[in-house]
Amino acid sequence: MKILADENMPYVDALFGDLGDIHYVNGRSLSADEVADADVLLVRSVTKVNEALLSKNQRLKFVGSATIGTDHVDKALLERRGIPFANAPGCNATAVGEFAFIAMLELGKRYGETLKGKKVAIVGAGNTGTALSRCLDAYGVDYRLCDPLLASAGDKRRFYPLDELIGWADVVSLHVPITKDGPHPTWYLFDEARLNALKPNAWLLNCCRGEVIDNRALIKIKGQRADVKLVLDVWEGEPNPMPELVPLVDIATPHIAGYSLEGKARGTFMLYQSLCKILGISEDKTLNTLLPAFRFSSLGLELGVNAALSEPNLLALCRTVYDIRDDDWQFRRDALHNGGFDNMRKNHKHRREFSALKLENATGTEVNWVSFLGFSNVG
Ligand SMILES: NC(=O)C1=CN([C@@H]2O[C@H](COP(=O)(O)OP(=O)(O)OC[C@H]3O[C@@H](n4cnc5c(N)ncnc54)[C@H](O)[C@@H]3O)[C@@H](O)[C@H]2O)C=CC1
Ligand SMILES: O=C(O)C(=O)[C@H](O)COP(=O)(O)O
Repeated sequence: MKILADENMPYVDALFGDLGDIHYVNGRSLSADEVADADVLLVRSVTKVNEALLSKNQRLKFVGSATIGTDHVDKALLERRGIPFANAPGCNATAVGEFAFIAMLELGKRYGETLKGKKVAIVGAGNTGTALSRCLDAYGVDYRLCDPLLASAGDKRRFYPLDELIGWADVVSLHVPITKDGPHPTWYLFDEARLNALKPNAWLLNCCRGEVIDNRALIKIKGQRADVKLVLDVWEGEPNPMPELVPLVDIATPHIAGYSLEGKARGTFMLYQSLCKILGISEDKTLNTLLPAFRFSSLGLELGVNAALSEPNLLALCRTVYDIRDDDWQFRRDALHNGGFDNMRKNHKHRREFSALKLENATGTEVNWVSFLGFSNVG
């Protein structure tokens, strides 16, 4: 069995090595000729799985995308051709939630403010939006959710209309799929009018898809409103963000909000599980054995159970797991030249999730909010 896998997908050898011959490919430039004799195709978000890509293949048994988003896959085509498809919903949700939370702490530090006390709007309350809400709950930050689709599907949480939230929130964080159809399309959801309606000094974060914000309108608005602060992990026209936008952004990263080692491993593992099911074989691998130890075995907190951690100290703690400033700095240096955006993604040194760091002195009979954030306790 010939398995084609994106070269940026970790743990493919470990999980799929017994199932066939693995060939690694560049996902962005993958051609119909390369795919022609593949039995299994494992992609990431940069590969457009469409009529053209599959035109020379008559033997595909499975297409898997180790991603949450599926906007790059023509699922109707796969269904018509009877090719099973799976993605990896939720695989990197924790990574995205922690990314947005850390970015908010960084903005607070940079502008001499605190996240604590701000009102946060989460637009899209699925896996990544909910992961962010867990961090905000743990730290005691007020937030409101907007998700008309979940609201009408009977989700019991309380939801608010988008335009009401824009007028309420100090911070707006975007967590929707990119859609052009349906009752609540998200393409340019943040157009010039909505960008203009942001409160004075608002923070706007986009960790979902670039085109959820009209990037030209954003450039225009930033020209008039220096008060608005931006965190962009995703960009209209990736891998070529508009160069004039980059200097207007406070934290700029190349679509790596979901790039924790845990998230990537989960994504590949979920595809392994799906393929086993399709082939009718039982799984003989586990996720836990894939992940290496974290660079610190544990960290001692000079705090009692439930003691408050100051926001600067919380940020320092988060930075031991992931220092977002490194990616921002490298993005400004490299991302706009010679394939720099994709190179950064390809060579991204895998960050870890909060759970990788064990904290001492965070245990006890009482609940400690730091462990609610996801950090592990030394037992
Ligand atoms: N930057 C990155 O590295 C990553 C980006 N993503 C992107 O983030 C998106 C969201 O991921 P998840 O939260 O896991 O997906 P999800 O499917 O679990 O949740 C998305 C939520 O958005 C809601 N939604 C759809 N249209 C909406 C609208 N107009 N207004 C408000 N809510 C709306 C849906 O009802 C759903 O609950 C993905 O589709 C993907 O495009 C996902 C993972 C990593
Ligand atoms: O899961 C998604 O959806 C994403 O946006 C991915 O995290 C993006 O990563 P790649 O699949 O492009 O490596």
